[in-house]
Amino acid sequence: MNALELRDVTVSRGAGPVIRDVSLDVRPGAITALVGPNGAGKTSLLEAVSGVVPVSGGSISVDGTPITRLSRVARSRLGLVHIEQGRAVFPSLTVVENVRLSARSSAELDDALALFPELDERRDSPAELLSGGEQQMVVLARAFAARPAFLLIDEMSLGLAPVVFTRLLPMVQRFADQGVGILLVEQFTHLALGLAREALVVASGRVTYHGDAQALRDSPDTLHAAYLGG
Ligand SMILES: Nc1ncnc2c1ncn2[C@@H]1O[C@H](COP(=O)(O)OP(=O)(O)OP(=O)(O)O)[C@@H](O)[C@H]1O
Repeated sequence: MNALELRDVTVSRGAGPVIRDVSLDVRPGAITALVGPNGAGKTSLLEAVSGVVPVSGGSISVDGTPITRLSRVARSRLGLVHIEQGRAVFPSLTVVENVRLSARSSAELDDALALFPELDERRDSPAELLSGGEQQMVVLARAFAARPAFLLIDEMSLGLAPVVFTRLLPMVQRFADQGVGILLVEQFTHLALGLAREALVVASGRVTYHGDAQALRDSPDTLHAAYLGG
């Protein structure tokens, strides 16, 4: 099947498991939101998918290929791209130079930049002179230039005002419209649920809700209960 598939994934760090038995599918063109309280294990789960940390149980596959034992580089060759927390631009490189780092051709560079007309006038500015929101656009453009099949996005909104983050969301939707499957970890729960088709709530390492994102958004009681542990 064409999907990023997690089956009964358990991740251990330090004293013990921080993620237990998580199963989910991300299909091409779909956005799945992963929300939950601080320390629930969301970042650890994304890190296990991209290979930053090993899994201690369960399996992960991309389009039917098991990846659990592959290196980060091998996973990225299968189209798995991870945008980690913290807007990692190369500050002294220009916008174009930052995006070019992950493009294999000038066509890939142009396609990625074309998605972000907001960056047009800043193409030759060093990334360090850009606002936080613009830097996050550069990070997104660089991820897109790598032609991901599946994109893991961790707290893209960190340090951004909600109004700035709201401008970035349509760009995530555009990735999905082009067939990229997206697993979106986000602290602005309602904005993430508004974008996603499917949602999971993780609390204390366990899935406490797995279902329709809109239904969760429309039911504050369900959301509250899931955050408290289901
Ligand atoms: N490098 C590490 N070594 C040991 N424990 C860690 C490490 N990173 C995270 N943890 C622990 O793993 C648990 C899950 O943390 P994680 O960052 O995955 O959660 P999160 O849901 O992403 O939280 P937040 O929303 O605050 O980023 C926490 O108890 C945290 O203290």
